[in-house]
Amino acid sequence: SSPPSSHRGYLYGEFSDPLNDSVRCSVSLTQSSLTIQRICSVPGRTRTVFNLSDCIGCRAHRGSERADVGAYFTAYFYPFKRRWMSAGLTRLRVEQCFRVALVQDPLTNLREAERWAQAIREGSQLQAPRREVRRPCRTMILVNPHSGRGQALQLFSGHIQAMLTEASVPYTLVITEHQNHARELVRKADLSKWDALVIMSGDGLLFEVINGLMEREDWQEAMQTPLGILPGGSGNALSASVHHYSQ
Ligand SMILES: Nc1ncnc2c1ncn2[C@@H]1O[C@H](COP(=O)(O)OP(=O)(O)OP(=O)(O)O)[C@@H](O)[C@H]1O
Repeated sequence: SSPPSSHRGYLYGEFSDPLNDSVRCSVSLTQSSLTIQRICSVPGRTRTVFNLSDCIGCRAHRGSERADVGAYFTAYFYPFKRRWMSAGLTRLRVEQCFRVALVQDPLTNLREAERWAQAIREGSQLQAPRREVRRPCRTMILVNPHSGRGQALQLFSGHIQAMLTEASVPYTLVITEHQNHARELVRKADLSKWDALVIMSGDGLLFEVINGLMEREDWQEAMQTPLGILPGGSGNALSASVHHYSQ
C-alpha cells in the first residue's frame, strides 16, 4: 500500500483485496463518504461510493494466518437497495474489507488499519444526527425465548448479535425466564449502567418493561431511557408501527 495522505476530513490510501492481492483499489474518505475505486486498465464500473450515514461500524484486525504481515480493516454498511422482485427499498448489508501492507512490520500495518477504522467510525457517527444515544451505547437486551413461534432467541443469534459486534455496541443479554421477569428487573435496575433498553419480543414484553419503568420512584427520569423494539413476536404490530412512524 502507498502511504495515505491526510488532511482535515480527508484520508486517501491504496489497498489490496483480501482475497486477491493483485487486485488493488484506491480508497478515499471524506466527511460524508467512502469511495472505492478499483485500480485496473480496463474501463468500466469500478467506482463505488458509500455514504457514511449508512455505516454502522468499522474494525481493524490481523489476518488469520500468522505469517501474514498485513492488517485489515472492515467497514459495515447498510445502504438502501431494491430487493430482487420487490418494489420497495430495503437496507441490505454490505461488508467492505481492505488489506493494509505498507511495510513488513505487522504492528505498523495494524496501526494504519486502526487509523482508518477509527476515522470511518468517527465519520459515520458525525453523519448520524438522528442517533440520540451516546456511543458506546451500553445496551440491555431482553429476549423472550417463547415469543412468536419460540424463535426470538434464534433470530437474535442469527441476525442481531453480529450487527451489535460490527457496530461495537457493548450489550448484556437477558433471557426472560417467566412472566413479569422483565418488569421486576427494570423496576429494580441501576439504570445508570445502561444507555438503552432493547426488547426482542412481541408487544407483551415491551408492555412489561414500560410498566416496570413507570413503577419506579424515579419514573420520570427512568422513562427518558431510550427504548428499542426488535420484532420477535408473531404479529409485531407495535414494532411495525414504531418503524413506520420513525421513517
Ligand atoms: N420466559 C417466559 N415464560 C413465559 N412467559 C414469558 C416469558 N418471558 C416473557 N413472558 C410473557 O409472555 C408474554 C407474551 O410475550 P410477547 O408479547 O413477547 O410474545 P408474543 O405474545 O408471542 O408476541 P405477539 O404479541 O407478537 O403475539 C409477555 O407478556 C410476558 O409477560
